[in-house]
Amino acid sequence: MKNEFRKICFNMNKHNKYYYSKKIGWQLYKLCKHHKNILFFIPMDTEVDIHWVLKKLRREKKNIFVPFMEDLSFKMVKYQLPLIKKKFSILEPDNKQKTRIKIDLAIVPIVGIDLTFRRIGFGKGMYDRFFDKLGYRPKVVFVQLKPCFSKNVLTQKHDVRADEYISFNIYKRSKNDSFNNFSRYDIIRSRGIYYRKKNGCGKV
Ligand SMILES: Nc1nc2c(c(=O)[nH]1)N(C=O)[C@@H](CNc1ccc(C(=O)N[C@@H](CCC(=O)O)C(=O)O)cc1)CN2
Ligand SMILES: Nc1ncnc2c1ncn2[C@@H]1O[C@H](COP(=O)(O)OP(=O)(O)OP(=O)(O)O)[C@@H](O)[C@H]1O
Repeated sequence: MKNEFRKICFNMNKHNKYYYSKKIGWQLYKLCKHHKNILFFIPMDTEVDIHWVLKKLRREKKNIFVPFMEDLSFKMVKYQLPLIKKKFSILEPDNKQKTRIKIDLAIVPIVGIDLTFRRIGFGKGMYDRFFDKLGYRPKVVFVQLKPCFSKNVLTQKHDVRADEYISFNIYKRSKNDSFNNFSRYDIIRSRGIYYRKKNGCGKV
């Protein structure tokens, strides 16, 4: 089930990436105004392109951290240039020094999300292990280029759960809600987005 859904999300068209990324990037930027120490990520080709947000926040003296892969998980290192291409073609800073600063916000890229607000990723459990080891829970915000959610429960308890979810024209808070209930406030401007009946894969 999980793998099938993952495939559906992967195969969604990625047209208009630049436009989508710009809009989502602004949402993320606004969100970061209230936070100082933030775990971000360096986007892969299939993800929201937020390089400009990273640079802008760094100029504004925020402490920005990104994943640095280590075995089956990753540590947090300070975001700084140059970036070097690593496993899975992921870019990472050269700096290998793990930070001791406590983050108050984590922006997490996802492949998909299910009814319980939990993450479907690449299937390696890296973010799950990372949050397990962290020992505290920052605010967790999932981000995705095009919405891809399942109306079924596909995840387990160990999967990372979001407090908020951001995608193109969608901003959703988890609270006690499930991902199934959309109010008109969640869909900021739904024109052009169509949700399939079975799985909620946004089509534009
Ligand atoms: N930008 C970004 N950085 C991240 C993650 C992420 O999801 N996004 N991670 C989150 O855990 C970690 C890296 N985890 C990964 C685990 C597996 C694959 C992987 O299997 N990649 C496939 C290609 C997938 C595709 O695009 O079709 C491969 O290279 O074969 C990639 C990343 C840490 N850094
Ligand atoms: N905290 C953990 N400690 C040990 N193993 C874990 C932990 N979290 C997840 N795993 C294992 O990692 C594997 C992948 O997990 P899962 O299928 O949930 O990945 P995913 O959430 O889809 O992808 P990812 O987190 O890599 O983006 C599973 O075999 C799972 O048992």
